[in-house]
Amino acid sequence: MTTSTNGAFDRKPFIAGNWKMNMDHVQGITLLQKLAWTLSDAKHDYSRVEVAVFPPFTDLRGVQTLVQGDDLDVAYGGQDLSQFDSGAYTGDISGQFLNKLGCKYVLVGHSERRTIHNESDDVLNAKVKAAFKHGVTPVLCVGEGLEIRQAGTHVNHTLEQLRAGVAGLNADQAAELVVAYEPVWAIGTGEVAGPEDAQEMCAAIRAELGQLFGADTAAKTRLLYGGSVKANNAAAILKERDVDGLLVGGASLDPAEFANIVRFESHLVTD
Ligand SMILES: O=C[C@H](O)COP(=O)(O)O
Repeated sequence: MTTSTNGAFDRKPFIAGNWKMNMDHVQGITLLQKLAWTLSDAKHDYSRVEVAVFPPFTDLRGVQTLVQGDDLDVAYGGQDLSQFDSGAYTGDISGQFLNKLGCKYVLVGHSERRTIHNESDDVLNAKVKAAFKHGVTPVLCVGEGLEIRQAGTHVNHTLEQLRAGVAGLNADQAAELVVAYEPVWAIGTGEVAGPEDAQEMCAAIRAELGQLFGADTAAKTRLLYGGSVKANNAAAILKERDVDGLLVGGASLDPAEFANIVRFESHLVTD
């Protein structure tokens, strides 16, 4: 059964763990095994809540082997991809390679790529298109820094990133796309945006997608929140109408904590 946290749309909740530059390929296998065991012990129903992990590139082959060998219902993806298909691009990874490794998703435009690697909106738009070209679903990350939040222009800023990232997509691609709203000031800081902040931005993103691609399409696009998510705040954020999932950083490195986030439904308090 496909479920939604809000019951209004047919969007399956999606909990994703971004390991960032943590976990070598041996540690990564152990982490994924522990996560799978914990979720299995808890009788997690993957048909109700989708689970994905984003390990470093060097872990992906091992993750693929484990997922296939143990028939795990966990999706996985790359943390970045090249805008190019192949060629003299030292250090880059093609979407084609990710597809070949069974990656279902790829992160595009994480704030750490935007700020540390200076990736521009044009490059990120090319990466979104490259992901679709190679059959990998992009998770486009958008969000504002602290100064922009304090200036009160966070919605405009984030929607500009969104518009640039989705330029040239068709409606089918926009429906398949996942967008992650990650306020930079809340990443790895312990500062979590309130559920109302997450809802404000996700509603604005959905409205903008509706303007660009039509309301029916926008109703299908899954929108995630990311930034200092833990098991004790996940359920409250996911109760919001336009928030369909979470992109979890630090807490995804602890299998018990991440499993608890995945099982957010068991923490939901009915009004
Ligand atoms: O990709 C994940 C986000 O950057 C959030 O990271 P965090 O949960 O460690 O704050």
